[in-house]
Formats: sequence, structure tokens, C-alpha cells
Amino acid sequence: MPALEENAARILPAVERAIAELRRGAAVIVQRPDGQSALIQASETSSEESLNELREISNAEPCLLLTARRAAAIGISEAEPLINTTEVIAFALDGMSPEAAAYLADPVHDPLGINLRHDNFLTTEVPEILARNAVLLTKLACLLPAALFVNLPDGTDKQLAEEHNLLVVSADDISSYRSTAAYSLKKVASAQVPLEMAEKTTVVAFRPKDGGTEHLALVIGDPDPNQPTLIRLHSECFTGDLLGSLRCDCGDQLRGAIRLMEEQGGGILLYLSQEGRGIGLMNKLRAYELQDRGADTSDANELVGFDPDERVYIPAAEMLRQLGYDEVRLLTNNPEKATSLIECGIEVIEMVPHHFPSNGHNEFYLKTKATRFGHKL
Ligand SMILES: Nc1nc2c(ncn2[C@@H]2O[C@H](COP(=O)(O)OP(=O)(O)OP(=O)(O)O)[C@@H](O)[C@H]2O)c(=O)[nH]1
Ligand SMILES: [Zn+2]
Repeated sequence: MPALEENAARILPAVERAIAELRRGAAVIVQRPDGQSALIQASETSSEESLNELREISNAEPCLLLTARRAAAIGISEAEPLINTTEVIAFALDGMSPEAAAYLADPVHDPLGINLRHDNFLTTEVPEILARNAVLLTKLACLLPAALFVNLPDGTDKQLAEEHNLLVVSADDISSYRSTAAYSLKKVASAQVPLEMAEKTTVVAFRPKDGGTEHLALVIGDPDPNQPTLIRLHSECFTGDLLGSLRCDCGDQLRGAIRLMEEQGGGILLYLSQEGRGIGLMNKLRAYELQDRGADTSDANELVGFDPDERVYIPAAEMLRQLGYDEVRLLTNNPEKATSLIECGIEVIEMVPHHFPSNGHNEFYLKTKATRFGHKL
């Protein structure tokens, strides 16, 4: 079996299982080849009971890991001297109620009522790679990006896992999950789906060979793979694409792209499963609550604890390669999409603007895309 396939067969099921464990509120062990390991739980799905279980299993006091973005949002700046990693910050939970700990991670509640004592900042080092990947696993699970974390004594993970029937996942596997999933995408189905706006449309479905996120390609009309092809990378937006939400411009852009491709004789629209700029629908709705209180779309993501844009375009490049289109005219206002495709080896001949007038509700959103994300007007 080639190395990539062999790795994917190990990495994808292992990380998928760990995601399922976190989503159901269970603890998992994250480990490294050098013997370091930690017991973790997702903050969002933890409860007083599961927190106590974590204490009992490890015989230690867990800490709470937040992203630096979330820590900054609750008033702890990255310059804080006791902050021990660049991307993830640890707090001691000692003496804090489970509700208070949950509020620190949950942006929809007001954290101002919680008094962080000086000794809530950890003075001991948290192993950075374990901590970073613990939080990454909560992101991959589309939960709030925060984890309860207990550092385990080196070499104790196997025994603990056996005694308590805990899943063990490698930190390296978590960090390579997204790219491994992208490179192991395979075509699983291809069917003609005549659309109102483009009767000759084929929907091609891709899935990583060993499970994981599925993405779709819409082949519209007769695109010529020997000419630079009109391509749209469209990130999933349940509210805009399906419900016709006026908060964003996604519905207009989706239908506008299909119409334009039909008019120009053909094109490929990739429908990418990365809802809410990669934070998932539940977290996007949380970000909307914060926008209703005055934050813009970029700051709202940060208040939830994410980067303003968490998307990756390796799956898009991989699908284009497999479909045979590696020279593209990219329908977008977002320079980041072009840069990312170029980094993945796709030649972007041209960025074709894709603007729609404001609908009366999304004016500030469109303005923010230009001012905060550098979208071309
Ligand atoms: N987190 C978050 N995501 C949003 C918000 N509004 C829209 N989205 C998501 O943003 C994505 C829309 O991205 P696209 O239209 O593909 O890309 P873009 O960055 O706007 O760039 P263009 O190619 O110029 O359209 C979808 O995944 C939406 O769900 C918001 O307020 N918060
Ligand atoms: Zn949208």
C-alpha cells in the first residue's frame, strides 16, 4: 500500500473516533511518540460529573485550555507574562465552579462576572504540542475551541487507557488530519442533476477514502480542461444558500456563479463543506449572536475563539486536479482563495470579480469583507 494511503488508513479513522468521543462528552488521551500524554475533554460537552471523572481518572486537577483569541476576548492579553504558549492559553480550574469554567469558553455568556484570580493563570508549562492539538481536536469536532486538559506522567497513557477504556489518539495524527483527508479524497458518485439555471449539470461527490468530510463539484455545461476554466470555490452556507438569508451574500454568489458559468459555456463550482468560514454552523450562529450585539463578522469569530477565517483549500485543489483542471479563472473577490490555490499547485490565471449589490441587510457584512479581509471591491 502506498505511504499516503497507509497513513490515511490509520490517521482518518483514529481522529474521527476521537472527534466522536469529544462530541459525546467523553475523555480521550492525546499522546506523542516521546511518551508525553494528556487526558482531555471538550469544554463545551463537559459537565460537573465528567469533570469529576477527569479528576478521578487522573488523580490531578485539570486546567482549561483556551485559544489566545478567546483569552484576549475575555480581557487577558497575549502579553500576560504567565501565558505559556503562543496559540493556546491554560487556566487552572482550582476553586472555580464548573459553570465559571464553561463561561470562560462560551462567548454567548458574559465572562465579565467571573473574577479570575492571579493563581488561575498557570505558572507551570503545559506541553505545547499536546495543548495545541487538544484544542485543534475540539475545532475539528466543530465544538467551541476549548478543552479541559490534564498532563499525564510520561509513559502512563497505555495503562490508564486500558483501565478506563479510553481512546488514545496521536497529536501528530490530529495535526495532519485535514491535509491527509484532502489528499485522500476519491470520487464516490457522479450524477446528472439538471438545474433551473443550468440544465447540463453533473454533481460529482468526493469523500476521503477512509471516512471524513465530503465535498461536491458541480460541472456546469461543457468546461474545456485545455483552456483556463471558470471556477468558483463556494464555502457552504446553510443560511444563505438554502434558506435565502439576507445576512450574507452567499445565496446571490452561489446562484450568480451557476448562471455565469452557464452563460459562458461551462465552469466548475466546488461546494466545500466548510460552513461558517470553517467554524461550523453552530459556531457561526454563536458568532451571529455576537454580531447582533455589535461585533463585525471578523471580531465575532475571534470572540468565539477562532481565527477570522479557518478555511483550507487543499481539498479544492485536490478535486480540481482529479477533475483535470489545473489552470483556472477564479470567480472571487477574496485574494486569499487565489493565494491558497496557487500554493497547492493550481495556476490561477485571473481573479474574476463576483460582486452583488447589498440587499439592505448585508451592507455592513460586505463592507467588513473589504476592510477586514482585503476583498477586492
Ligand atoms: N463565521 C462566519 N461565517 C460566515 C458569516 N457570514 C458568512 N459566513 C460564511 O462565509 C462563507 C462564505 O464564503 P465565500 O462566499 O465562499 O467566500 P468569501 O470569503 O466571501 O469570498 P468570495 O469568493 O469573494 O465570495 C460561508 O462558509 C458562510 O457560511 C459570518 O458572519 N460568520
Ligand atoms: Zn452566507
